Amino acid sequence: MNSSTVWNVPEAGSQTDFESFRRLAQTAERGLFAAFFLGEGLRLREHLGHVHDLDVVGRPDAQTMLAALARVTTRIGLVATQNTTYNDPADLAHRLHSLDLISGGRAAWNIVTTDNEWTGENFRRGGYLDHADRYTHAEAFVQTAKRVWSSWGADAIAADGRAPQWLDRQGIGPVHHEGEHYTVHYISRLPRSPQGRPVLFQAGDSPTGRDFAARQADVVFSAHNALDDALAFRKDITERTVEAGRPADAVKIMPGTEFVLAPTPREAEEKLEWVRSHQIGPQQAIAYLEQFWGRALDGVDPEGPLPDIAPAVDETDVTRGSGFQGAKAAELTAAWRREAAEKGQNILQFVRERSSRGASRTFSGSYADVADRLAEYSRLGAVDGFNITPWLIPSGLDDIVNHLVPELQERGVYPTEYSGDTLREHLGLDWPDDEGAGAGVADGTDSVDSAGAAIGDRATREDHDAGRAPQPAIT
Ligand SMILES: Cc1cc2nc3c(=O)[nH]c(=O)nc-3n(C[C@H](O)[C@H](O)[C@H](O)COP(=O)(O)O)c2cc1C
Repeated sequence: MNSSTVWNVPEAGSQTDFESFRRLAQTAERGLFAAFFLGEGLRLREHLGHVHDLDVVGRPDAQTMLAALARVTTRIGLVATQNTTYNDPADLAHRLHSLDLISGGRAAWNIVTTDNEWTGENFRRGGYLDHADRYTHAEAFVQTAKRVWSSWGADAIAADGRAPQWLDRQGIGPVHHEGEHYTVHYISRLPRSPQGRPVLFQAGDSPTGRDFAARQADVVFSAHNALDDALAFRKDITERTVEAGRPADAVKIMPGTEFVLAPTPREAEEKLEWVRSHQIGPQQAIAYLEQFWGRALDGVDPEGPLPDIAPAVDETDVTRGSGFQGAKAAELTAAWRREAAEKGQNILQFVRERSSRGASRTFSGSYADVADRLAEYSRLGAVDGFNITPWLIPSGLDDIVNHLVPELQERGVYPTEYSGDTLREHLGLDWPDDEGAGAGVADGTDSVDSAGAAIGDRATREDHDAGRAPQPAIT
């Protein structure tokens, strides 16, 4: 659920009720999806000084929602996006660890850095983190969390009432981290999870962000889903992963995408037109341009050409949270005017193609045609799955699960059953080797003081390795 979800039609359900989430997650599980993923927005987007009233808003806290979903699902992974700027490592590690235990080893954390000042205004700390520090901060955070998760041995708590004591204190190790960003002296309050620790997703696309993922993440949630782009991104991440001293395939890649599907190509085209017209109506199209012009564009005809009006700002900066801040406004708007004129597009057509809801993020076509295209991604090894944004809540995954998944199964590129119980197993990830968690941008000194982690690692790694075949999947 995000700003591209269609809300202005009778079929649209609640964006906040548990029932919508339950329906989506259970549909995804019926379709053997590896995971159910929730993004995070810590502050409502704002446009020209006001809350962006065309957006779908309302995101219940991800960890709370996923804990509830853990009780109505049995296999599907549960991914919570959480930032490394406004949380504290031991505290967030404990909450994610709790989700991992509650769900029987199905939790994951999508690590985001969210360093902008206007989000910081929501918090006691304000925008205290310099942009350049976002990944040194994140690295120290994740290193500490990994130590917390691996600090208990597998046998640290009594198996039954015959043991002399409930807790074997030799089996748990305190975590010490002293660095520029954190000083943490902590003893974890929870035993090791069935999948070793939560799976780590990462979303952030700068070279520094990619290197961070290569060192620390299990999965990258990327924005690169067009085939050439996905292949180039795969090559880049693989090189960085090897450079970081990890196996070439240690980091899985899942770009975000949207599917608009129908039985025939013709019907899919009509459906796409319908979806786009509801995602980007006249008001949304004008609001989209206003972000870049930095001013209200009252009276501009959405069915006319892009306005020949100078932007009111040097740099685009108006819609906070849009992700488009900082472009050179005059050059960008002039280039867009030229592009739209060359293509003969009016504002609505231009924005529908150009915006993040637009063509590049969407697979549209008949079930069979889209399955063929996806099979090609699989054959070329371009991605390990997709992170799908349904354009309608709560029924937006139905046609994918009912019609696309069987086509993919017929082509042998999609699992026919869950091959394991934990998310780590669904994704074909190795048992976590967090002894290397300190590698990378050092924040200070780290240590974990007992044999506990090593004992736990060995004991449960064997269980894992004795287990099942990896399961690639579309998330
Ligand atoms: C595909 C993708 C998804 C993201 N999702 C979120 C999100 O849900 N919440 C959030 O606060 N930031 C999100 N981010 C922002 C990143 O965490 C990061 O702060 C931002 O991309 C700046 O880092 P970078 O310079 O490395 O790209 C996302 C980024 C990408 C590329």
